[in-house]
Amino acid sequence: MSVLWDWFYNLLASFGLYHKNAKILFLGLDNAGKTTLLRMLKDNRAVSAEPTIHPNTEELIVGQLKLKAFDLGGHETARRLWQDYTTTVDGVVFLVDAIDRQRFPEAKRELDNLLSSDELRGVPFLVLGNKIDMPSAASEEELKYALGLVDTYGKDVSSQFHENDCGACPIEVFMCSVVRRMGYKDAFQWLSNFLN
Ligand SMILES: Nc1nc2c(ncn2[C@@H]2O[C@H](COP(=O)(O)OP(=O)(O)OP(=O)(O)O)[C@@H](O)[C@H]2O)c(=O)[nH]1
Ligand SMILES: [Mg+2]
Repeated sequence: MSVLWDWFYNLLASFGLYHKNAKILFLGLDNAGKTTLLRMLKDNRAVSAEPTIHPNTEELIVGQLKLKAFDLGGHETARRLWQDYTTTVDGVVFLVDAIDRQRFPEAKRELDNLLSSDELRGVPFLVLGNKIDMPSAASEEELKYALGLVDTYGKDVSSQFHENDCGACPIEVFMCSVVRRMGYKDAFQWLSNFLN
């Protein structure tokens, strides 16, 4: 039965007739580009955003995903709110400013906190290294290393061989430029494989 349902569901999805519903948190340090990404996904344009103080919630459609996206502020005081949103979350999009090398350790610390939280156990994490339009941006390899994410799930979800069989949470790093509309589509495609 479930095989038949999967087949039917994939068929509908392939025609864009079915959307997966998912509650997704947009997290990451301040200035990483979370609100810019949300606005881009929502209105397809880059608007300059003020630092987020109050959480924004938006309903978005990204490919086959219907997302309820929660964009939370990333500055230190706003981070205290993150834990109020982590229950019943289907996925986390964690943005990192790939130009700001000095803050990679801080980003790693926050990411590690999230990864070790009980509430987010098993939840897929999409890590986006943003701002690769800037020549000084870190490479994917450098960012993975700095974040301690050398063994990630693997981008090819259909592959039987995943670099990391952590079981607990699929996590992968994709590099992107929100303002240039580069990189994040494949990334959301990857994430959608882990959402029901
Ligand atoms: N070069 C470049 N700048 C970007 C990109 N995406 C966002 N920015 C800039 O990064 C700055 C911060 O973007 P926001 O979207 O406000 O960052 P945020 O993560 O929402 O920050 P908080 O709300 O403070 O947590 C803004 O000046 C954006 O224009 C990108 O792809 N490339
Ligand atoms: Mg913001």
